[in-house]
Amino acid sequence: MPKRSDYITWDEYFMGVAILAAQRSKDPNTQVGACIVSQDNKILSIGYNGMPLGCSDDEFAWGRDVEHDNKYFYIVHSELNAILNYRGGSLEGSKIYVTLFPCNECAKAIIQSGIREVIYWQDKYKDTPEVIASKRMLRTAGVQITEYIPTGRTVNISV
Ligand SMILES: Nc1ccn([C@H]2C[C@H](O)[C@@H](COP(=O)(O)O)O2)c(=O)n1
Ligand SMILES: [Zn+2]
Repeated sequence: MPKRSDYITWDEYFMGVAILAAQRSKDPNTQVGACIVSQDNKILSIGYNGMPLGCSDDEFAWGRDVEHDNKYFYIVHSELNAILNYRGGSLEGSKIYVTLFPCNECAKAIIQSGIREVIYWQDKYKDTPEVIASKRMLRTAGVQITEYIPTGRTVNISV
């Protein structure tokens, strides 16, 4: 019997994991997932945007607009969570799949942790200073930036 031919690609697999991780986010507006992968295609870590450990999802603000108490003060971005969730040592030479282009703060953490490639799906904040600065830093530091092109394949997960 021949092997299956309709299996998902590595890129579909890792971006799919990032998309699934994003479903854990409590952010009512934007859910982001990230998946860090080694050079030999092993998943090293996963993250999504959420409140820091011990900071209750029910007590901290999820809104965007209140000047003195909004989610931006508190939320840990998916990429930083994925980096911080890693317990195995060095991320040198790894790549990160992320559902939304990293901001400047995450770019710094990506660069400093030794991640060498960012594969991103959406880029809805591309005209913001944060993302423009992020791209500048990533390019200058020699981190490869790759846009994920959706294949259109539907993967059903029944839970
Ligand atoms: N690359 C990114 C960009 C943003 N996030 C998080 C931060 C917030 O939880 C949310 C953005 O909220 P919005 O301003 O669209 O209401 O996404 C991230 O984790 N990674
Ligand atoms: Zn960020």
